Amino acid sequence: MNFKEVLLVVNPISGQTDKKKIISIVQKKLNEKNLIFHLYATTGKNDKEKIQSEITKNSIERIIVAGGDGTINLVAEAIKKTKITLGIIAAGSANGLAENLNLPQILEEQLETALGSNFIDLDILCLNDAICLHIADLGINAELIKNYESSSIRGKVGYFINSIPTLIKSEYPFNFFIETNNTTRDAKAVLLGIANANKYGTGANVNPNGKPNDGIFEILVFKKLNLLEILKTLRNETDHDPDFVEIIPATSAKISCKKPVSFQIDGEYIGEETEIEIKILAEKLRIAVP
Ligand SMILES: Nc1ncnc2c1ncn2[C@@H]1O[C@H](COP(=O)(O)OP(=O)(O)OP(=O)(O)O)[C@@H](O)[C@H]1O
Repeated sequence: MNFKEVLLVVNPISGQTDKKKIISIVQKKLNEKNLIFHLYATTGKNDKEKIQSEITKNSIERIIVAGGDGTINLVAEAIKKTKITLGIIAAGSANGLAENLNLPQILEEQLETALGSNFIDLDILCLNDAICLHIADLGINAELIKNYESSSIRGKVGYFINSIPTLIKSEYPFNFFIETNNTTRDAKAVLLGIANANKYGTGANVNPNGKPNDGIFEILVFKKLNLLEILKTLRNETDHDPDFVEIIPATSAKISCKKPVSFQIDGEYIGEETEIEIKILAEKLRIAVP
C-alpha cells in the first residue's frame, strides 16, 4: 500500500445507514492494515475548507467518503487540485455515482475497494461554478427533486408521491437554445440532461454510450413524456427512439432558455436558471473502483 494516512469523511445525516457502524468498521480495518485513521464529520457549514485543512494538517493521501452524492461532490471540490484518491462507501438516499461506477453493495467490499489500487480518473464537469460528477438536468426531474427536498415524505415513495403534483403543475415542454463546440440549435424538451456518466441514481440508463473518463459529456434532449420510452430506458434497452431522446456529445457548451427552468446537479436542487455554461475541468478526480 503506497499510502499511510486516511481521512474518513462521514455525513451524519445522509441516507438511512448507521454511521457509527461504518466508522468503527473503517477504524478497525485501518488498524489491521497499520494505516493511520482520521475522521471528519460534515456539519453542512464550511465543510470544504475544514476538509482541506484536515488534509494539509495530517498529510492525508487517501479519503474515504461515507455519504450520498452531495457529500462526494463536496469532497471532490475540496481535493480536485490534489493527487488524493477517493474511496466511496455509498451511504446516501441517492448514490448515483456509486451506481455508475458499479461499486459493491456490501460495506466490507466497499471498504476493500476504497482502499485498493484500481482506479478511474473521472472527468469533472463544471456547470456555471459548480462541479458535476455524473448527471445534471434542467426541467421536470429538477422540479421533482425540488418538491421532494421540501417534502416530509422521503425515499422512493416520497419521490413517487411528489411526481403527480409536479407533473400537473409543470409548465413543460421548455424551450432551450444549445450551443456546443460543434453545433448550435433550438430544442424543445421536458428534460434536458447533461451527463458525464450513464445512469441516474435510480439505475435508469439514460446515456448508454457515455464514459465518465473520455473528456466528453453528452447533452440529452428528452422531447416527450412517453411512458413506453421511459420503461425502455429503465430496462436498459439501448435502441432509444430519436423522437423521444436525442443525444448530443460535446466538450463544451452553453444552454440558455428565456424563462427560468429548474436545475439540479447530481441529485441536489440548485435553483431556477436561464443559462448554464458547461466545461470539463483540466483536473481529473481519481476514484478507487473494483
Ligand atoms: N451535519 C449536518 N447537518 C445537516 N446537514 C448536513 C450535515 N452534513 C452535511 N449536510 C448536508 O447534507 C447534504 C448532502 O447529503 P448527501 O447528498 O450526501 O446525502 P443524501 O442522503 O443523498 O442527501 P439528500 O437526501 O439530501 O440527497 C448537503 O446538503 C449538506 O449540506
